Amino acid sequence: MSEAKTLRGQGASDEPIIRVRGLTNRFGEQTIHEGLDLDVRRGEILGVVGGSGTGKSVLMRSIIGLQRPEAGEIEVFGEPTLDREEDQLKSIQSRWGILFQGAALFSTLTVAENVEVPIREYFPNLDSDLMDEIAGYKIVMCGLAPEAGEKYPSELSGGMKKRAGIARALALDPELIFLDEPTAGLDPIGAAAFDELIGELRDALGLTVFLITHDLDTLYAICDRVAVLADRKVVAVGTIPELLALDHKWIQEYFMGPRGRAAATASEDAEA
Ligand SMILES: Nc1ncnc2c1ncn2[C@@H]1O[C@H](COP(=O)(O)OP(=O)(O)OP(=O)(O)O)[C@@H](O)[C@H]1O
Repeated sequence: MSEAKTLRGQGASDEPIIRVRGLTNRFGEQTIHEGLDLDVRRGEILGVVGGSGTGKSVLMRSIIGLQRPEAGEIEVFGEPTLDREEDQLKSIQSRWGILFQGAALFSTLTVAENVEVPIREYFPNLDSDLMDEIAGYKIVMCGLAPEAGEKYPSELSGGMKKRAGIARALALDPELIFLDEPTAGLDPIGAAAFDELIGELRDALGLTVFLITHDLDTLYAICDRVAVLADRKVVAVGTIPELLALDHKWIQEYFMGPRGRAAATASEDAEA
């Protein structure tokens, strides 16, 4: 059994760390979500899948407060996130980290300076040596060499950029991280190594991970449960075997198509 598998699920509980109810998002005439419900359990890695344009990123943006929904309730850490005072929201936001698509590093800052951005925002008076120390620790924890801290994003490979992005997402020791297509653009070996890193970080730090992905290998390797977006809702959420038992056209095509079957076989081989 792979290391990611043996580590999987430790500490997961039924207590929702994210609770979404009746979420509705529209852009003009286009309805993206209508009455969407979702619970994310503390300690789990939840994969979020769905066809292109089904609103995975809009869902994540709604949860983190970058997209104002038309209707619905969102709670994170047991606290409502909509219609909060700025300082209340900021205090909730300090408890999660985000890796946007493509890592979204500041190109004019070094990796270490990028990791320090959230620290400076929340703790502007922290001693700069201590800030450097924290950044260096996060960088190494994410599998980069200590020297990577001095480099600029343009000097990094795609995989290194994602690791730097994770280091920045972990800067404030979050309980929860949001990852938007973290393995997109990585070669299969780099993607597998990145999956392993996410699994290890979850276990070492007790993180909850909200992970949008198109990568079937990632779902099999590290996700405890998978939420499927279709028809403007989360149509199903469960383990992959639970989803496979459902008579839903998109789910069957996604998991039982050639790529889905190849990922399942690779996962079985890894477990053997
Ligand atoms: N700010 C916006 N203004 C107008 N339309 C938007 C906006 N943001 C997203 N959309 C639309 O909402 C729909 C859902 O977008 P979203 O990025 O959430 O999809 P997705 O499921 O993440 O897709 P993909 O897998 O291709 O990344 C798309 O049709 C998109 O064009």
